Amino acid sequence: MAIQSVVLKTIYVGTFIHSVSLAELQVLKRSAVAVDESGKILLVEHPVEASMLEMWAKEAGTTIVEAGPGQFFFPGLIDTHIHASQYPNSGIFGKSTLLDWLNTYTFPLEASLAKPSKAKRVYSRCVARTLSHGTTTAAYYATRDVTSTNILATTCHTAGQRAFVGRCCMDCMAPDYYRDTDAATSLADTIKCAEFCAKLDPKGELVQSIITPRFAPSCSRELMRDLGDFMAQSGLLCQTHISENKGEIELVASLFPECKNYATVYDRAGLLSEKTVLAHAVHLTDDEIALVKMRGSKISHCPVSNAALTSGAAKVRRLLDEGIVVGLGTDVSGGYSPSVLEAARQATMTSRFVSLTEGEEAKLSVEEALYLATRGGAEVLGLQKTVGAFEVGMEWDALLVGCTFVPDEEECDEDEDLLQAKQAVGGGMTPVDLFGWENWEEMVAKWLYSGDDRNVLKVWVKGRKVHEKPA
Ligand SMILES: O=c1[nH]c(=O)c2nc[nH]c2[nH]1
Ligand SMILES: [Zn+2]
Repeated sequence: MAIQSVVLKTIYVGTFIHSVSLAELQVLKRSAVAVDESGKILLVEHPVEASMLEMWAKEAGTTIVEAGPGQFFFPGLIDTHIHASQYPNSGIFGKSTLLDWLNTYTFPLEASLAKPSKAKRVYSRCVARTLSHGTTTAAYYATRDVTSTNILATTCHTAGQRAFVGRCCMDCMAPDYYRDTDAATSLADTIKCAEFCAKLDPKGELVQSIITPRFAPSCSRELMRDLGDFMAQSGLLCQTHISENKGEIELVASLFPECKNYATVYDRAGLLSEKTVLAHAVHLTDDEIALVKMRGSKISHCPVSNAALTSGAAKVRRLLDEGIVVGLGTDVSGGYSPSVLEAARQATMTSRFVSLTEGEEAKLSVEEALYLATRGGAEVLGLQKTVGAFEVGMEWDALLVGCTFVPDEEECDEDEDLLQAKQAVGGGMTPVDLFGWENWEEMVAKWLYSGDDRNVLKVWVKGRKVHEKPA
């Protein structure tokens, strides 16, 4: 491509690390990624010549953003399952399990967000917090309230976060104070939210509506069928929960005796398709895995929540081996952390427990966990051509990650080096200490296992800077 003939807005220069396959991270050192006005990646130059950088630097209107020492660019993290409405309860779950947790902690908080001022306060904090952890795309559950759900959509749009925002449909088995009156009202309210998003972001470039039957126990057959029809007609994605907890599975069996398993309940309603995101999938049977695979539905693996609510350990390797697309979900506040990095870390830990019964191959590597956090999540949400890696034609959703350098006192001027290291990570200390002898693979592993938002120096979505770590 003749670089002079297109309008470059920003050239990012430094080391870029991204997944090229489930098992492989590619490290592009001394490289450049050129992004246009609309946030699209126009060029990936690897390695980049100094003369080319000099030429770009002279072009009017072009900004060069350089990664400093110990820093690298990484694709934005993708949270395929998070309840923004539960964000204030992060960490508050005691020893509860799913069904008592819903009644004790979750429904009262969600219901209280019908007050718009409270919804604004909670959602703006949740979106700011997830951005600060590097979540560039999130599939959100809001509440069953229309106004409050629309506040979440507006909050994401204003903050510049890529988001799918769903109104929680629930016309059954929920407390009187927090239940849709009937299936028709639930569908009508869902359509209102979809219309709101379509007005807010007509091309769905950043924020889209997502159809959200909460889970089978809280939806009537009629409601699920209506939502299945709406899904087919609107082309919107759908998200729900499946097979998270043994008690829940027994409840579903008793509520839907005509269905041979949980997945069939959704399938009969037309809710299982390649546009469906199923959270948890901890206890799927072989028949259900085969059905999910046949329908092309995707799975959001939520390891932090599965451990916190004692739900179990999903067998991710099995799902991947079947060719099912898997991404990661924080599942706040079943999950206590809004960080996708934490979900990736815990995915590797869970896989080690799974390996005790399923064999060594069950273990997920650093590369695989980070793939699930980026490309896997993108595919779960149908965005695999748009985000998840640094490729020409994709959009610039990215993080600048920085770690702390520990200077060698004998070799250098400590004050000078410390100053440089502090400047490099914007605000000094991070939880990842680098001694200078680590290779890139080791550095990424240290980031995965010890990193947090202090390592996230800058965040961009669609070319727009949406977060910068305070100095
Ligand atoms: O982890 C979960 N969080 C929820 O809010 C929920 N609702 C139904 N099933 C659920 N699982
Ligand atoms: Zn959930």
